[in-house]
Amino acid sequence: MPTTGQPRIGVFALQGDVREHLATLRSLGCEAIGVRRPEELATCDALVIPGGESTTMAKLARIFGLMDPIRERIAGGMPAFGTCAGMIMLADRIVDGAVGQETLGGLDITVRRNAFGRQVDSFEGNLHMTGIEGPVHGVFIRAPWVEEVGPGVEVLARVEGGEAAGRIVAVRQGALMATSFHPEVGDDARVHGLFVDLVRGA
Ligand SMILES: NC(=O)CC[C@H](N)C(=O)O
Repeated sequence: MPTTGQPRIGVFALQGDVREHLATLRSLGCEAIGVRRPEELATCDALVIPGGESTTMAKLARIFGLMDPIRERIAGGMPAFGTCAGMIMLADRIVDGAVGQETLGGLDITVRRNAFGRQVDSFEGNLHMTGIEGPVHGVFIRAPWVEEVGPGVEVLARVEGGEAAGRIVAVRQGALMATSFHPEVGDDARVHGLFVDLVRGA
């Protein structure tokens, strides 16, 4: 538990775009630390899982003994926010995952990995997100989309326009939140702000 008034938010730091998340969280006044060991996780009020490569993340989480401690914290109500590969890590089910690919789970969703296809595997576009006024610029890099959501899951954003229009790209379930895109890229901290509000309310 924090000793300051600000929440202490960990960023899973074994793989992925950790620095961008740390910088965005700090810009919001949070204490933010990279998490590589269970002892570091234990000092955090919440955890962000960055973008990167979900199969590598899962393997490293196993090797470094973080998989089960993070699962236990999530089961105990710790808020967590996953972006892109982080969304895959928080999903209960994957379509087109690697053989035997493990996730942390917690979110009652099915994600399709690399869902947007090879030709347009990276793109940017504006979308609207529940809880945020005005458009959010979404950066998608070999992103997953959410194929199915369970009854307790709130859809926060969908792709607007193009072939993938209507696809779910942001969700929330209790203290867990995930986006297919990378709000840590660029200087708009509003999506992280939504998560920090959730942490403060938890
Ligand atoms: N930008 C990203 O995080 C890409 C995710 C990656 N395609 C994966 O499966 O893990």
